[in-house]
Amino acid sequence: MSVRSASYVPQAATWGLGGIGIAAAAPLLGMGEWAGWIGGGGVVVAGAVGVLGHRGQQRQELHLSLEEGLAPLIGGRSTVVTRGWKGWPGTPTRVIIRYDAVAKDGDPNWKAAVVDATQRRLDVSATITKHDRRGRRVVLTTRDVTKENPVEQRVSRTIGDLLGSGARVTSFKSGADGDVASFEVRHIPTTKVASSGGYRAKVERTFGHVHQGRWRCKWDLEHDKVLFELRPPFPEVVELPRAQVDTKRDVLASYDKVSIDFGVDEDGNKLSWRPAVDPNLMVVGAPGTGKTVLEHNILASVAQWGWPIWVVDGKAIEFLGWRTWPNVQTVASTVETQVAVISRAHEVMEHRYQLIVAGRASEDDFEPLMLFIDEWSDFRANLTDWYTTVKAKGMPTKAPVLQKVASIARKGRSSRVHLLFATQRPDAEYFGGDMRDNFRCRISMGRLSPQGAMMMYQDPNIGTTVPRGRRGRATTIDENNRPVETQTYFVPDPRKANRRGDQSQLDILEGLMPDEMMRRHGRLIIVPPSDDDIDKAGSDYTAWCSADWVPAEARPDLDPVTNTAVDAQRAREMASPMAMFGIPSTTARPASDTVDIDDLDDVLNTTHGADDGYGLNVDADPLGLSIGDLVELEPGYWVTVDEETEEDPLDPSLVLLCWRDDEDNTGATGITLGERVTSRRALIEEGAL
Ligand SMILES: Nc1ncnc2c1ncn2[C@@H]1O[C@H](COP(=O)(O)OP(=O)(O)OP(=O)(O)O)[C@@H](O)[C@H]1O
Repeated sequence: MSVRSASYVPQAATWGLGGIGIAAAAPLLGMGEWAGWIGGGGVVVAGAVGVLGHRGQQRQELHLSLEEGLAPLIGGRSTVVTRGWKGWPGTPTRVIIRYDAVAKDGDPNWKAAVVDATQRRLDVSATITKHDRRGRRVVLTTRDVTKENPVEQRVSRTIGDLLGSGARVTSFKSGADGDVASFEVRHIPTTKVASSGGYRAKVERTFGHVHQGRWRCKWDLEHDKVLFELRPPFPEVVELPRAQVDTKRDVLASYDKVSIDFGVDEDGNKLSWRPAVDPNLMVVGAPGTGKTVLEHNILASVAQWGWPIWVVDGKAIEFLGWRTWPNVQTVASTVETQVAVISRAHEVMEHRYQLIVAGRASEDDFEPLMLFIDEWSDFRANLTDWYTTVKAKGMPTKAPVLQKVASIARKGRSSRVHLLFATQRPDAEYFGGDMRDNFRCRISMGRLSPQGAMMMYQDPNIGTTVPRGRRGRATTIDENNRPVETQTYFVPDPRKANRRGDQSQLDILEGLMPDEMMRRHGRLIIVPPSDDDIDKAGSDYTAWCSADWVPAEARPDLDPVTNTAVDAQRAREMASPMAMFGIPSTTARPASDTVDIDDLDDVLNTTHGADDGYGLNVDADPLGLSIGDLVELEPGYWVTVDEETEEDPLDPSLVLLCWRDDEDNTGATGITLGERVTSRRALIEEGAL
């Protein structure tokens, strides 16, 4: 706009009065019939001149205000031109500035300040579209935000408060409900954002607090922008889908394609284990976090690919329901059979290795074998107890089968003997040396301790804030090597579903059965060695290692599956502590008072209070808190520290505490500097590095 003086009043008056005067004089000039038209025309023109003049004056004031606002930034010898005015009185759509040589246009904040001044003075959203430093010329394009819908205006205001008035909100997108679901913010204060993770978390959480919702930010610091989007809610339960098996292809032909989906991330993307790429899978999880369910879902998927499955059930009861599942050949629930299974798997591996070495076969000739070792620590403890009782003179101090597991983990890839290794806690024993590299695919169920996180992911923070109230929630490393939280798939346990007669769960299981043509491996029975065999072998241990395996049909007398019908009432009586002391139970409790034996696991697994892996309450300085510490935000309401605490970038009198609670709510709370909080720190675990 070129600046015009506000002379519209006399001009309008001249037109109006002139028109009326001429109209009055018209009859005298013999133009009486035109008097009305002349008078009316004069008034109309006067009105138009007045109204347009008034608008021009308002625009001029706005322009001058802009010049004033920009003056300290662009210097005295500068010009500001406003073009393309729209609206009433309107705003210019373009602002062209030729600035003085004294302007600090090299300062990284200069452009943001120019944008800021333009936005504030014109009440628009502005962005620099051209900047010619040599010609000292800046062109800004503006948008009238006062015409935007109220929600978008409110979003823009919050962003202004959080990221500075130079930040510009663009590209609003609505969700299915018509509400804002995402938007982009450009010209963010990158240096400030980059220097503080707490600041980033605070922006995300405060925005979520003000605008009600779980928002997440995708920062693009290279381009000074950030995308805000509504975080999709994590589903509480996701059923395991059927594996995408090409049943026309032979197991050997499909080997490279085998992909075992185990869960979804918050965007619903599947997370998978590819045995051909990462031969072994490590699962770590405290009781009740969903480790067993995850293993069941891996088992149900692997079975659909037609692979034979051998299970070492360290806890003896977790896989009982899968004994009759197609392709599950053996579920070993005693330490003797467990030793037999691991020894055989090791033998298969060694045999295949020898074939390769002798040039008689190659990796491509081997049918994959899936070995599950569940509850490693329980198995190892039972094994150690048993081994000391059966160890003969001259045998190694430690059961050699322990070494065999390490060897399978190391060499399984070429022999296609794949291992799923599950344990309650990461342990220095199998995370030391090269063992970690043998388990590149790792899943930690539930929350890890900082030491556990260090062992699993070489980072004390990854997986340490997983909400405790969400079962099946886990952390893993995705194919891009980034830590990602996942909700693992839910699979019912056939044993529990059968016992409860839960038809919907039985239907789910039915839907996961391998196709008829993929049911390729029958059940096997491990025949206990006779006294003779033991004598010949030199010890029980050695005899079990080389025990015979026969098809289940050959030895119905040894088949544990043939005699499993359980009378629920009888089972309850047998399980009562009184029965264990030999005292008959006299008082029958009403059924509603009783806890189903299978639910007992869940009850016992729910961790409460002091025995939950955290130390005692301590009075702490918020600045000394670490990620993963618990903090009592309100009496009885504990949250987990989710980012390093630091001075609040928006208010130096506060310490910024970003947190996550057990139900997966997140927030940011400012704690007055000097104030103390009640906190609990994760205990250091036995065996930690
Ligand atoms: N992916 C999941 N989705 C929904 N609920 C789950 C999921 N995984 C587990 N749960 C719930 O948590 C309970 C405990 O799971 P699970 O038995 O797998 O725990 P665990 O870690 O193996 O415990 P334990 O080591 O004592 O066996 C299940 O009975 C189920 O109710």
